[in-house]
Amino acid sequence: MTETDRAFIELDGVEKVFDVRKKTGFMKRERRQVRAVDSISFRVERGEMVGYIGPNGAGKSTTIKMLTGILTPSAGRLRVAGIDPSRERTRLAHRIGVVFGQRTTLWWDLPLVDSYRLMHRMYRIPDARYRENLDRLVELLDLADLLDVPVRQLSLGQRMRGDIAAALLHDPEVLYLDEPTIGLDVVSKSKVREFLREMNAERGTTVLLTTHDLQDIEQLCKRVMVIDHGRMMYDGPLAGLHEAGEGERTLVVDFERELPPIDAPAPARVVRVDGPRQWLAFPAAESAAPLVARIAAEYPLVDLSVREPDIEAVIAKMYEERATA
Ligand SMILES: Nc1ncnc2c1ncn2[C@@H]1O[C@H](COP(=O)(O)OP(=O)(O)OP(=O)(O)O)[C@@H](O)[C@H]1O
Repeated sequence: MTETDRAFIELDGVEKVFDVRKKTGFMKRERRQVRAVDSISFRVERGEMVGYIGPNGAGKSTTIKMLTGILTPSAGRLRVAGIDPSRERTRLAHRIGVVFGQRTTLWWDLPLVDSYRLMHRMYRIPDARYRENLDRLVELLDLADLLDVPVRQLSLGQRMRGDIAAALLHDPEVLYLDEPTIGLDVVSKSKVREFLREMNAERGTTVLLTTHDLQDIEQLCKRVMVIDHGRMMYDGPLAGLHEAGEGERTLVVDFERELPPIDAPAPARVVRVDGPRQWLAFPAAESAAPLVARIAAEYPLVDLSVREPDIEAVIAKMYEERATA
């Protein structure tokens, strides 16, 4: 196996600049450049499942569009499976699968199975392989009863499972998922996540996952990349993200009765009071035990729980620290 084989996705100093013309008055237009992706470099190995996150407008979709060949980078080098996506978009299409949570690649008026038949022909999937893949995906994604239903009649969760199957019929080596659980209920979310985990473990499919649902990342990805204003802010293990943001944990305590905010030992502090319940923030790296012991000794404690910092709060803190650095 060569180096290129292992690093399945490779970006070196990739940039994308859009020319935007804005109407500023009668017959007057202002030209402006938007640097959507600003000198991004990363490598994704075969079989990795990586989260690609950041706030709205950070540059995530632009990156995915360059990886599929829809957009051409303004500068830098980009390869997927050794292929330059914008030069050989059709050849690459046979090796990648894409799922956009907010829009479907299925034919709206046709029964689900007809969309699959069309993809069979479009991707020129050999008959035996098509049948084998379809059977497997129908079973794993629980689609048997839905195959003859027109796509417009499917629920969002059913349609999403249908879309994931469509993206995988041609056995792609890499799957780009853009918000795959958006708008799904808890049961559908966990079905989709479970399927992705199994697919990655059994077939070694490389996955790049863009999402605003941080549970997707927590449950699926060991590695996460954070992008903001087109720049890479963090690339590493999920656990390290908490440290990078120096997140806080929260101790939620229930007292026998309503109390004024308790006098917590610093650096812990009360951040919220609601009836007999109080929320105390304390540094994530510290043990909760001394704090709990102290409160239990001094106050009429009934119950307590510790909440881990959520990644969104950690990322927000990272931004704050960068902005003030
Ligand atoms: N075709 C385009 N022409 C001009 N500007 C664009 C174009 N596409 C994206 N942009 C701009 O580039 C920046 C990055 O957009 P992008 O869609 O990649 O962000 P994103 O991280 O995917 O955001 P979201 O989470 O909202 O989908 C934004 O400022 C956006 O307005």
